[in-house]
Amino acid sequence: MNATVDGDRPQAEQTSPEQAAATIDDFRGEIDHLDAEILRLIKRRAEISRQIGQARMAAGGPRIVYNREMDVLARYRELGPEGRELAMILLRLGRGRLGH
Ligand SMILES: O=C(O)C(=O)C[C@]1(C(=O)O)C=C[C@@H](O)C=C1
Repeated sequence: MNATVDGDRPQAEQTSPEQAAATIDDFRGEIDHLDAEILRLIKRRAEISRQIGQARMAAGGPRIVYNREMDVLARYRELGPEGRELAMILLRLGRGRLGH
């Protein structure tokens, strides 16, 4: 049972190329769905962020609210350094520097 040629590593479950291809196809379908959803949410976030900015500036307020931005950065901290980059990009998208 689980014997290997060199005897010190358990053998991985054998999967046929067809089974592997089907599994990968399923996962890719889920990734495609998730990417579409993430894109939709990112666009919606940017739109809301722009609307807040416009409303605030129309009332004579600042374009940037640093404590709110710190909250957003903190929210993504659980993803590590990339989380910070992601949060910064989301904030930039709301300012209209990226995208359209
Ligand atoms: O929460 C706000 O007041 C916003 O304007 C939104 C938002 C954001 O995209 O999260 C954008 C700009 C501000 O500097 C802070 C946060």
